[in-house]
Order: sequence, then structure tokens, then C-alpha cells
Amino acid sequence: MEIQLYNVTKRFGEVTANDGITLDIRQGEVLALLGENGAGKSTLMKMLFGLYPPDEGSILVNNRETIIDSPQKAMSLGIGMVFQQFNLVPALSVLDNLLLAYPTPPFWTFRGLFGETGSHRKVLTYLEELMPGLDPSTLVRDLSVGQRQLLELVKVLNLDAKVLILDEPTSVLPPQEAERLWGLIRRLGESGRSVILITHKMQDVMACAHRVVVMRAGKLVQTLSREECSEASLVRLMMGDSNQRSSIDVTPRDVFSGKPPRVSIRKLNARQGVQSIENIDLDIRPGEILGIAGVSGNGQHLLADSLVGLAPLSQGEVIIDGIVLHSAARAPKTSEQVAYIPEQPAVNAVASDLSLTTNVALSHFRQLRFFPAWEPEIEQTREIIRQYQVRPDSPSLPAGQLSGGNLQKLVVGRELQGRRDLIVAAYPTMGLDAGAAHDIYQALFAKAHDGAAVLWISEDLDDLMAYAHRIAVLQGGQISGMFDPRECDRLDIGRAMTGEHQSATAGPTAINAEPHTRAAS
Ligand SMILES: Nc1ncnc2c1ncn2[C@@H]1O[C@H](COP(=O)(O)OP(=O)(O)OP(=O)(O)O)[C@@H](O)[C@H]1O
Repeated sequence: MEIQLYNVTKRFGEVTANDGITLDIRQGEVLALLGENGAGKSTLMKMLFGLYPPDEGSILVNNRETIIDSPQKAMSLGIGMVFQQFNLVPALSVLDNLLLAYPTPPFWTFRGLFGETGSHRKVLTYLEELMPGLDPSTLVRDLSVGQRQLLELVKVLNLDAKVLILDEPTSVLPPQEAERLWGLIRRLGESGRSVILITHKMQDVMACAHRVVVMRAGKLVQTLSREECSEASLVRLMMGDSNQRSSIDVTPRDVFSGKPPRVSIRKLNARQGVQSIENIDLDIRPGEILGIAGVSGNGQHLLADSLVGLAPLSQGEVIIDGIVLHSAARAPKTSEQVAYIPEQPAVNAVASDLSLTTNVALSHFRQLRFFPAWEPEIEQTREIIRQYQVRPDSPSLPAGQLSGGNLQKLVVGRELQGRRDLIVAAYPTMGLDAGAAHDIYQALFAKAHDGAAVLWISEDLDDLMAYAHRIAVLQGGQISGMFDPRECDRLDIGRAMTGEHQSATAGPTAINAEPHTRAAS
């Protein structure tokens, strides 16, 4: 199947998201669509998937002008799309979610009528390829973010799409799952399907793209073959002249070594569904950046929720400056001492129908008056917009109208306002282009300079090794190793991630200092 987009333009009010784009998508090719946050990549693909009508221009499918006015129409033509946000039913099993998404399920596919029929196996074929070993009766709410992402992809593959649009498919995947996905994408291309890969990651491009299209500010700036690409040239094309950035500073170790811990986590135990964490014992000093590495689904989510007061503890305490903030004896409660940048902020951290200003104000809603004075809130939002270069730059815009990356920047800006003693950041740069990721690291580490303790959950080992002072590995809900990035390599950490490494280079208890503890009054 061949597709041509001809002179396609899309406007949202004053924003021109796509400006006269002409692009062809050839049969059997993997086309990478690259661009900064807000460049217009998702909008272009949403038009191809029938979610938005173009304001100008036309779409040709196999050389015939075609109106694609709904996703159903797109799917009937053989075009499928996997979004950054998931569309799954958490209370249902993996198999039930796959059956629900099956186009017009014949009656014999339903569970219970004929048991595990051949049709069941059909919906499970890609699942077995992408997630070998996953039990199809697992409830979706017990899957990690990465597994949910792959399940979304399996749903679309089951529709037998000829053209597949994947929006940032590897942003939540650990390295080995990303590699499995690259392999599948290459095979899909070889089998004559076309894959459009919206991405910020050069690794994705180098691993499987045949051609690369670079967009900037709504315009298509260049199309290149993979052989013509280098990382430097792509970054230059994506960012134009705006890629001049200073280097990232982290607090020198001697600033905090010898100081008492700002945050002490003592024998933390919690359970939620099938996720659990056990006996987590960590100290973080003021200014220190403690990285948490691990394959997603090993308790990261629950650890973060327990530290910020969103999940009840079954045992243990979280202590800040010697005062108990959370303990098993109390109901969980959030605190303004603690900032939280959760994974998937679009789902977990904003109300998409409310304005940027209201979303920023919600972070300190306990201080708002019954009739809030909005002018300072608008001013604060403007400041975040300026500092993090959020686009469009209108405080009154509903948050749902920001692109995924811009929304992420807004949430990070909101959470890092004011004094914070503990910052829990889960994948804070996921889905961000290189420039935005740089700005976020700089802002996060500046907070550490000001004395905050930072607990930074990431799957990007290169970034953790470059910036974290220590790296704890979470495996099966427990700390399986504690590493000094100056004295270990990726393999040591990788072994701890898979449970091979049992005796850490330095055990957590050896590194932790005894906190001075007193109960909160
Ligand atoms: N539904 C909408 N209403 C108003 N503006 C929108 C809407 N969707 C997108 N935009 C705007 O269009 C521009 C392009 O957004 P788009 O989501 O296509 O960018 P993107 O390149 O996919 O970004 P990201 O990498 O951050 O996902 C942005 O300025 C965005 O705010």
C-alpha cells in the first residue's frame, strides 16, 4: 500500500501544527518521523488515522484521493496507530483486552464458549512474539508500563494493518524489549508492511529506519536515507539554531558527603495488587541524586507512590530531616515537602480539560482561597512556560491541547517550584527531545544544589551513570545492589537488574548512615 500526503495543513486556532506537508510513505519501508516536542508529528499522523481532518491538502491512498474521516475508515483501509496514551481496560485480562479490540469478533472467539480455541491462539500470536512468557490471563492493571505499550501494539498488529503508525513506541521500554520491538519492526517492513515510527531516539532510527523525515515547527525540513544520517546532523536539523546549551551540573560529592541524610527510608514494605516492595532501606543526603535502575514492573511505581504518600505502607517509615513523614501507622498523605514527577504525566499528573494555570495551581490547592487570586497563579504559569519553553505559551490553554512532550515539561516545571526536600522523579525525560531533556535534567539537578534529596527512577543506564551519585537497583521489589557509577560498569548493573548479582559492590546498609529520628509533633 502506498500513501501520499500532499500539501497538508492543520491549524488549531492560532497554532499551525502542520504547514503544507508533502510526504510519501512507500510499501515495505520503515519511515522515522523525527522532530522536537511540538514539531507537529502526532498531528500529521492523527490526520492519516482519521482523527483530524486536514484544513488544506489531500491524502492519496494507492494514488486515489481518499477522505479518511474516522479511525474506523483508516482501519478499513489498513492503517493502524499505536498511541502514547494507552487504551486498555485495567480490570480485564490481557486476553480479554485483545479479544475486545478484535475488529468484529466472531462469536466463537469469546471465552467460555469453546475454551481456548484456535481463534484465541490467533490473537495471541504476536503477544507470544513480543512478550514471551506472559500469561494471557494476567490482569492489565498488573502489567508494567512497557508491557502495556507492547499490548497496545499487539492489538493493532492483530488488525492486520498494512500501514502501522507507532507513536514513541520505545519510550517506555527497557533495552531488551526495545531490541525485540526493533526486530519485529524490521520483519514487518520485510513482509511488505509500512511502519511509521514517531520518535526522538536516534537508536530507533539507526536500528530499523530506511528513511528519516525531520519536522520542525510544523514544517517538513528534510527527508534523508538512513545512510545519510548522523546523530549530530539529525539534532541540528530538528533543533535549528536552538541547540546551544550549557553542560549539565550535578552537585559535587564533597558538598554532601559527611552530612546527615535529608531523607531516610527505613524498612519500607508495601503491597498493591501483585506489586510489592520489601525492606527498602535507603538514605539520601541533601544534594544527592540517587538513581533507581531496574526493569520496569519491579516495584518502581509502588516505591514512588509510597514515598510521596499515595500508597499505604504495611511497614516502615519515610523520614525527612529526622521527622517521620510517612509510616505504616498513618494513612498516606501527600506533602508539599515532596515533589512527584510520575510516569505518564498526561494520565497521572494533569486534568486535561483544565487550563495550564489551573493545573499549576492544583499543586498547592490547600493554600488557595475560596475565590483564588488568579493573577499570581497566571504569573507563575508564565514563568514555568518561559523557563521550560512550553509551547503554545498560553496559560489559559486546556492542558489536553499541549503535545505530550510539552505537557511533560509543564508538569516538571510545576513540581520543581518552591522549596522541596525530596524529589521523586519517575522517568522525567521520557518522550522528550534532547534539548528538553537537557533542560529538565538541569532544573532537577539545580534543586539538588539547593539541598533537595533526589530519587530518580530511570531505565536509561547511560543517563544514570552520567549524572547519579549512586545507583540502587530494584529487582523483585527489593534493592538487589547499590553501585557507585565511578566504580562499576553497565554489566554489573545489568546483572543486578536481572537478579544475577546478589552481593552488591557496597550493600545499602553499608552506605546508609544512621539517621537521627524523632516523631513529628
Ligand atoms: N487538539 C489540539 N488542540 C490545540 N492544539 C493542539 C492540539 N493538538 C496539538 N496541538 C498543538 O499542535 C502543535 C503540534 O503538536 P503535536 O502533538 O503534533 O507535536 P509532536 O511533534 O507530536 O510533539 P511531542 O513530541 O511532544 O508529542 C503543538 O503546538 C500542540 O500544542
